[in-house]
Amino acid sequence: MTGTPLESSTLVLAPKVVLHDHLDGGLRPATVLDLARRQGYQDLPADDADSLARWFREAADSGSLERYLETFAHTVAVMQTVPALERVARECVEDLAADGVVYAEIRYAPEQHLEAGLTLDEVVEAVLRGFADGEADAARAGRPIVVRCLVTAMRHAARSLEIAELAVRYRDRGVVGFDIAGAEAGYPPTRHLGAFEFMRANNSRFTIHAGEAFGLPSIHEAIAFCGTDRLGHGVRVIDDITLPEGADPADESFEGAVLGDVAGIVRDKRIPLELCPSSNVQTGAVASMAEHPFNVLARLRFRVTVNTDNRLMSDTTMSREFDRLAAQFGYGWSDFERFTVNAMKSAFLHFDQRLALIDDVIKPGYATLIG
Ligand SMILES: O=c1[nH]cnc2c1ncn2[C@@H]1O[C@H](CO)[C@@H](O)[C@H]1O
Ligand SMILES: [Zn+2]
Repeated sequence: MTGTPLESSTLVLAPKVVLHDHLDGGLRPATVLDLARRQGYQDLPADDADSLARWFREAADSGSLERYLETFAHTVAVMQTVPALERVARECVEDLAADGVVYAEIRYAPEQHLEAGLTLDEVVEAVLRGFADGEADAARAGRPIVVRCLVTAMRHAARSLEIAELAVRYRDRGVVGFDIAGAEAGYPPTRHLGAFEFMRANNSRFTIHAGEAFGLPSIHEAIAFCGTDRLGHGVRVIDDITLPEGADPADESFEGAVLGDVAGIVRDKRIPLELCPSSNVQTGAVASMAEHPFNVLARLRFRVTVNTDNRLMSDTTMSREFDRLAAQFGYGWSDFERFTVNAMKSAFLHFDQRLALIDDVIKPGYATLIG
């Protein structure tokens, strides 16, 4: 594609926006160990930070979403108290700011943090305090970042309406939306229709993990019946696109591509795709980075965004995701600027605040890099 070639080492300087990052998938390995020690949690699979980091990455490299998700038992286990939630949230913001992220929407499932007796509201408030502390630390360090929260309901459970109500209750205190996550096969989005209707009735936004482990029917339901604002992953939308004969995903413009109805509406309505390249390879949603449809979707002008999903499980950062995409598809700064503006436009932040971040932070940041 277009743009000045970039150096991996300068990627951290680029202003970045992440819309899809799980709080319980982004802990520092050393923090997992420390929290486990303090709380007497004895089931960790390793007892030093390097081995634990390796364990998460390797166990998540399973080729199956279900097995990938099993690794969260260990992070969720150590996130059951107010101090633990505050610390994890604060460190998350510090790590994102250090990586050059200027706007982040961080999600987690409050219903998974009630084992030690906290209420849903206590969980949300602890995380929001941690985010606010992290934002203040980052501003003091000269790396300003705006962080907002999405609350997730687990799709195999039955608390989605309650979680949607929680999202609306905290809408003026930093929660900007709602999501459903967890195993996709067998748990279609329409199972949670009441929650999505509640969000829409309250003029509130939501995204749905769809088109990751399960294909087009899940994306279709998320759009047609649930009215989703964005798609978490949505990568399987590629199944509804017929490429011209002999097209090489690395260098074609795909002019003759034919879109089916589902792919067509995703593109026509500019429904943002929260693509998470490394995670998609680990769960087997795509076979390899080379075969990731990111480039096809980008060239066909879908509203693509780059995301981390789970920094711990994928041993990644936004800079690393950019680097992997650049290595695979030859992207330059102007490509990453476009993906970043795409993400900022797709955020659940109010319009005026999105515009201000695009005009005052993102565009000037890339202008400096492009030179
Ligand atoms: O890529 C994903 N697909 C589906 N579910 C996920 C993914 N990553 C994390 N979670 C699930 O979301 C919960 C709340 O953050 C996590 O505990 C995990 O079970
Ligand atoms: Zn996810």
